[in-house]
Amino acid sequence: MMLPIVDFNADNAAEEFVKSLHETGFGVLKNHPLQKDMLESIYKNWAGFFADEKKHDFKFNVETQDGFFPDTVSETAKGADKKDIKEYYHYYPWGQCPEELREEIHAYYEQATAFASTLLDWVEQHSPAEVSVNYKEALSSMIKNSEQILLRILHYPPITGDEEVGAIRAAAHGDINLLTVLPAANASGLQVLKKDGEWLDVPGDFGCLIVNIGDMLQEASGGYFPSTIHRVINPEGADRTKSRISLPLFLHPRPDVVLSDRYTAGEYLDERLRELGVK
Ligand SMILES: O=C(O)CCC(=O)C(=O)O
Ligand SMILES: [Fe+2]
Repeated sequence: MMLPIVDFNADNAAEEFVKSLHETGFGVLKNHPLQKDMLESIYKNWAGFFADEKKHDFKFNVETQDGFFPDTVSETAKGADKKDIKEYYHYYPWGQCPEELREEIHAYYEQATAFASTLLDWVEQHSPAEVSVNYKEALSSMIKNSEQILLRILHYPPITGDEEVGAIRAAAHGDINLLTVLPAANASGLQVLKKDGEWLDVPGDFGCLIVNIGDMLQEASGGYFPSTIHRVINPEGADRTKSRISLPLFLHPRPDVVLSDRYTAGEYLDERLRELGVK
């Protein structure tokens, strides 16, 4: 398994991208339309947010899941026994947000969601007929007017040596949603699990966009699109003193969307959040 980098502007981009999603659960795009200077500015401004103790004024709301998740609560991946070494913020347009950061993060949220909708159309167009016949509605329509689409701003602090033995930045996990849209972070570390059990580095050049399948699209496609396990490993050497910021957008359908004969999106999410210990 390899992760090919697909040029968003190439004639066969959609086909190649969806082929990569089917074969690996991941697709990597270059020359995508999400602006680099905007991303750089978001990374810088949110590094400032995480460095300021005022972040605790925005502590997450357990019922609605918006706001700041400190490292003392942050997730323990399904099946893992150590907490991840990370803190993060969940941005929803209806949720809490520091006023000085709202305009920029909201603009990104809107752009990235619109772009993601195009990617869902690509997935739909290039799904084999025997797969797409089981989609209960168009994939891009599943996220239309969804209030559950989640933009997560993640901060992985520098490694101090006081971490629990065996803890890593993000333990091996699959994402819950339909698709995740992840601009390359400001540092490496993301890896995907190959079918042979080996870990593979995800291309992390700034300017690449990484897209991966989540469990809900795996469910809706009857497994044709695999939700591939991934993780973020700790840096080595001089990079241990650097923090890492990343910005995944998790495409969550409206709760009433029927994913399969077994689940609506709402039922599916509830079950998974309980397993993560955050609900
Ligand atoms: O930080 C990253 O690069 C990936 C984060 C991730 O996989 C997640 O939050 O689900
Ligand atoms: Fe993930």
